Amino acid sequence: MGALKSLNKYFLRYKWRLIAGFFIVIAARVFAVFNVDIVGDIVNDVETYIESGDSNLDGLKDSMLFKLGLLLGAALLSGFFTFLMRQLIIVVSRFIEADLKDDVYAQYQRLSLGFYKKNRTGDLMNRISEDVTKVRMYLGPAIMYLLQALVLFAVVIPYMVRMAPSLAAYTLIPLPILSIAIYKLSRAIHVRSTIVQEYLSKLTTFTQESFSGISVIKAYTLEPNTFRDFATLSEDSKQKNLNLVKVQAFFFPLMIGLIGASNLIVIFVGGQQYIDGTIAELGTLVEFIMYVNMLTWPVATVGWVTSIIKAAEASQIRINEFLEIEPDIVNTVTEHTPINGAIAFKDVTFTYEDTLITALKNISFTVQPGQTLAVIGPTGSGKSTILELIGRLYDVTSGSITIDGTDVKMLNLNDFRSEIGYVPQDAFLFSDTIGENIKFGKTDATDEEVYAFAKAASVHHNIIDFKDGYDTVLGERGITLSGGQKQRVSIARALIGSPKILLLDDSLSAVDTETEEEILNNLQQLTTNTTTIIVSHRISSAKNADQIIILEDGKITQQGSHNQLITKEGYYKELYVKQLDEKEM
Ligand SMILES: Nc1ncnc2c1ncn2[C@@H]1O[C@H](COP(=O)(O)OP(=O)(O)OP(=O)(O)O)[C@@H](O)[C@H]1O
Repeated sequence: MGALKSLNKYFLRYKWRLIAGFFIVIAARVFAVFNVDIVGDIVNDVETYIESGDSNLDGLKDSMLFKLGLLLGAALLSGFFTFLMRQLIIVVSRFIEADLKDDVYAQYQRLSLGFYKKNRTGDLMNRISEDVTKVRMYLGPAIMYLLQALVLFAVVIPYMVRMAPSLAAYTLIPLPILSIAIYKLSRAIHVRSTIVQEYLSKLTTFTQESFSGISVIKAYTLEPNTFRDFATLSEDSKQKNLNLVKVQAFFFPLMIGLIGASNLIVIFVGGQQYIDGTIAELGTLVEFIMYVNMLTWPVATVGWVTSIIKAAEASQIRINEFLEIEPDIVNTVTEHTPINGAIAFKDVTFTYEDTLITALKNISFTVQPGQTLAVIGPTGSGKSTILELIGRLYDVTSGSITIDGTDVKMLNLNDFRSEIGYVPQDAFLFSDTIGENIKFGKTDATDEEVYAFAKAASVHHNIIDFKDGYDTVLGERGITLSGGQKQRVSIARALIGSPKILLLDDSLSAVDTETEEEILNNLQQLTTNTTTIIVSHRISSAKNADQIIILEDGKITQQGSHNQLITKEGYYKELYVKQLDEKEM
């Protein structure tokens, strides 16, 4: 139960509703028990009337009518309080579920990029859906049923013992057996339903992936293979479901069997005791049968609830472990730290923790504020890593990165990131309108600003050609932009915030050379006060940069301006000659 203690703070948040819920549970159960008492009374009245041999029915009729009225009143009140009880306790569990989801999501936002590289999307999704749902079952139904059961035991059992002690003992004997059996069955159901859930996730992931990769599947006529794989997975899933259904099928027969056994005991033992006079009134037998039926479900819930609590505890342990993870990158500086944009790498080495690939080896370079640096190099040489380190998506393994002479770790992270315009290689656009996607770079931007920066990124003319212009929705239900259009919308998003540092990761690779030139010219005008780093495979993107570095296998092998580098033997000159030849062809 240790892990579940961390939920206490949420309980405290809604304590008044829970306290009210507690009293209402008592009221609902008391009225339910009152009903049984009245039924017992009615039977006793009839018995007394028959035994008295009185031929006048009027007195009996009046008293029965009155008691039936009471019965109706108590049933209505019990129903009303049961409704209120669910409204309070189940609603609180929904509130806490939402709070917990918010906390889990907030932690996702806090964690650094490295965390996401180490964990699979499915597992990340599970924590916010599956695990939280299991905890909610404890917060709502488990607590409500347990409370209901405890109140009922506290009211009914002493009453039964007082009425007929030995009959009470006989009747109550099967109930703990029922509770233990239901607990064991619930555990078995839980284990099997977890497996079913895993298969459901596999099926969902499989289907999702086939939807995303539908063009590849069709182009390579992979439909039969995909279908075969799906059918195998579906068959396995069906088998697991059948295993689950088998144990689930025991649940109600077990309950009905044990209720039947208790009823038989009441009738058999109670009948004998009535005959030999140990029990004076027939009403007692009727009340006992009603109590046994009333107690069966709460007794079963004790077993069921115990298994829910166990499952919730396992989920809460996972949630707690996750909430306690500290992000690798933390902001330790609270005061504002405006920057000018001078970047210096000093002996920077960086190893990715998950793959242990050393992407950068003793890198040193400096860029003055407002200057442009181009980074050129073969694929996998570490170019993107440089940009990720500048944006502090990771921290260096050794060496240092300074901005205006201050170590990046000493800058206010939020301030610093707000000064950066970053266009990653796989520029991601959200399922929103094009206009809103550009505004992500500056949430209070005016429409005029959006148009101006879309023009600077040479994408305005494409956008206005769409039927809905800037209101065109992107993503699953919307339009799909071409690779080049996506890149340019992302550039507009980076530029609109007027960043001090602009990082372009191969961001012009999907546009033709004329558009590339147009954008680079616009950038030159717009970024006189912005330090720009352009990662590229194209000489055309690098040639006008103030400084170019060549990166090979994580090391700087050449450094200089375009004019200097084309005269030196090496990667840059080779690339220049190759791309010149391609252009002439
Ligand atoms: N998130 C990551 N986790 C682990 N290893 C990574 C990660 N990102 C990159 N790497 C590895 O680090 C090395 C450098 O990668 P990087 O993306 O910086 O190269 P790049 O020069 O930008 O390549 P490209 O031109 O293909 O984009 C590669 O060997 C790559 O496999």
